[in-house]
Amino acid sequence: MALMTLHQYLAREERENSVPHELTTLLLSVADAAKNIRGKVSQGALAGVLGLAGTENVQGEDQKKLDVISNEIMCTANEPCGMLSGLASEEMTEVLRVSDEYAVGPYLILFDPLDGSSNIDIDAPIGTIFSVLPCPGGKKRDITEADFMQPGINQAAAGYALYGTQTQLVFTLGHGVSAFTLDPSTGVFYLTKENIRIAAETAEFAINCSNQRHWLKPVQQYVGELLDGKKGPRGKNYNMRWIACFVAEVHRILCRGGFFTYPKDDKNPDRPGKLRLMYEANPMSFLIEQAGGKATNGFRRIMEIQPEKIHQRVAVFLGAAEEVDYITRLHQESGLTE
Ligand SMILES: O=P(O)(O)OC[C@H]1O[C@](O)(COP(=O)(O)O)[C@@H](O)[C@@H]1O
Ligand SMILES: [Mg+2]
Ligand SMILES: [Mg+2]
Repeated sequence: MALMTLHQYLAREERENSVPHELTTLLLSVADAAKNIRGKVSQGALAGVLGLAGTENVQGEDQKKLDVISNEIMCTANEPCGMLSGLASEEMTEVLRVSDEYAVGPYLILFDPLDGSSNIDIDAPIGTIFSVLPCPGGKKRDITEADFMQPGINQAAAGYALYGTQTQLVFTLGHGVSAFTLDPSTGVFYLTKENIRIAAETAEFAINCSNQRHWLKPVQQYVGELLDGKKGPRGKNYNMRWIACFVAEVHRILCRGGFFTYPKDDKNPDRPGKLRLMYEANPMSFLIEQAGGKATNGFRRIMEIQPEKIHQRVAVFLGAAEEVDYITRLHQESGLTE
């Protein structure tokens, strides 16, 4: 049976789920950007894209050349598409208004152009994450950061591109999660999985254990219980994974279930977690919830958090519902507050 192309899938979404044409057009621009980034990633040293850029982003992190290049590609692919009024990125201090030379449209896009930066130079998985919000009041030229300050439940679409052994584009338009695989010989994305579901139970978790001494009490207790295995209170043996790329961790969970956390810790009290709410946690939470999983900050649903800053950080607990419920209960009963 012939596989459905991304174009055919989006046409079907317009017909059967009343997805606006503006949104499917934007998705095609994102897919083009992902293909372009994949091209650079595949060439690696041959294209001179490895190593540091010699600059810092707004979070004070060293930018890799590929962070900067991917950001450029995401902007140049999406800004002219006519479906946007503004763009925001991990790699841009301020939000970007669509230039006067291009038409404006009814959406705002936020992205982490290159996720898993520490994996770039070692040829391990990396990705691009995106979130699409409606532009308040419809399309406009004079957007500000305030227009982006919407909770994740407002997202019209969200997803990621994974540059791994295969290139996958995985997204939700609010009607379940679908995954597309790029045929590198033709540059066409084909639908390879639909209606992805995450089992409520799992025996696999992901956390960066090198931060253990900094974790708060509920996370210490939770991971301690998992490590106690069958003889502990959870009564089963758990396996652990850490890929150091949020996209790859979420992809694994969408493929075979599991639980992921990047918790808040006491290393830096000003930083409630490492991951960013608006272009990492919200889009991934939308995907996870659409697949039947859960996503909280330890106290409440991530997608209900009212953002205050474009680059704000958040603690993330996501994946199998049973694990997310358990760790969330440990937080809620701990006497700690957000
Ligand atoms: O350094 P650590 O603790 O392994 O961090 C890994 C985490 O940091 C990130 O790489 C942050 O993303 P960026 O590469 O976009 O900054 C996540 O993808 C990943 O979950
Ligand atoms: Mg990231
Ligand atoms: Mg990044």
